[in-house]
Amino acid sequence: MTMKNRNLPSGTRDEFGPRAAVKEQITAKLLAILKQRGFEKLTTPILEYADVFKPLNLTNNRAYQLLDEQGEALVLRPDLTLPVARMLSTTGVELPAKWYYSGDVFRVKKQLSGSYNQISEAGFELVGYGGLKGEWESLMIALAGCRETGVTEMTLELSDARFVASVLEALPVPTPTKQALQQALFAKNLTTYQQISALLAKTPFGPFLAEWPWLFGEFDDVMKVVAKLPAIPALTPVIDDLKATAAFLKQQAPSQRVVLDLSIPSPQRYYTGMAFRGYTQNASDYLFSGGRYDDLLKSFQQVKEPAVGLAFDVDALADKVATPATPPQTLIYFDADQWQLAEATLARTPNSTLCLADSREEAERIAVSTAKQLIDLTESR
Ligand SMILES: N[C@@H](Cc1c[nH]c[nH+]1)C(=O)O
Repeated sequence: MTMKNRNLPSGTRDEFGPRAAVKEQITAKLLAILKQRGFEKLTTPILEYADVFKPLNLTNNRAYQLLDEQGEALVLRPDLTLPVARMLSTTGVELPAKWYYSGDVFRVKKQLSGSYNQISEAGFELVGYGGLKGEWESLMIALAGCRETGVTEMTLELSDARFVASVLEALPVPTPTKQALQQALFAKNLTTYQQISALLAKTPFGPFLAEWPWLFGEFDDVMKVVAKLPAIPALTPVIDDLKATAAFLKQQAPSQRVVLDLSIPSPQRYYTGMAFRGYTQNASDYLFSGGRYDDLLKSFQQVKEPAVGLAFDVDALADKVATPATPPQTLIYFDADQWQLAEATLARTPNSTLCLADSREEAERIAVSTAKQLIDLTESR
């Protein structure tokens, strides 16, 4: 076996310098927004029992596994929403509640995929709110978060977990056929999709089914295709919510581009309603992702509790945001017995740092190589 003591596990990285600074700044700005809106901080462990993450779609989010001292299966958390649900079911916190958090999640990605396995998130959960105000507060925070961290161009993508399910439910075919159609739709397997949908070509669903695999794009264009569907009672509230949300966004953020995708699986398997993601051109990772999950609490306890939340991907935001120019630092050189004076100088000199070198020559060398200005307190003795 070769020693790996100088290597990093695949998909991980060390962060220092401008990138570390930018991520810290972004996180601070996001958390400030959440604090300012009255959310409370919640911290959960990085390690959890594997069972906590059962409701996740594990093909996309395979977790790092390890064993505790009893041989029980633990994982490094691949998601931050499930720990919140787990915590709410075991601690008698008063609902409704607004929680915010920040921390890293760990997901095993395909080797050589170029993506990282440790992602820094900052997010929130609104628990106990069943109405559209929950979605809208989430969207307002998503927009504020992007704006305040300096993202200049972002497309907001809306979807709804209820849409595909309600349409399939209404189709006059047996359940296995519905399942096969859904699978072909999600996999964009057009040959299979067309074979199955051909069975329904002569029904009132025909015109809609012919366009369903391409049902994404500008909000109004997608809604025109949805209008070709025959009346499906279960779909009315879904369409009404989406339309009301698009109108809300038009009012709150008139220049925000909003697209709608009704041909995809929900971003998380635990979503039960509207979902939202933000993306930018030429980037594969979403800047934020969130949605409503009214049934998740039920998988931890007997009581159902409506909830909606969202997480920002701090790494994706850091990739997008320009690295701010750092003003040059001042280096304070002093003798060890001048510590008090050095401390006072440090306190009143913005952007300064103590020079811990033992000689003036060494101090000068550091100042030159790091482009810092030098203050020498030993000169005035
Ligand atoms: N945990 C979700 C985001 C989210 C937070 N709350 C609801 N959804 C994700 O990582 O995609």
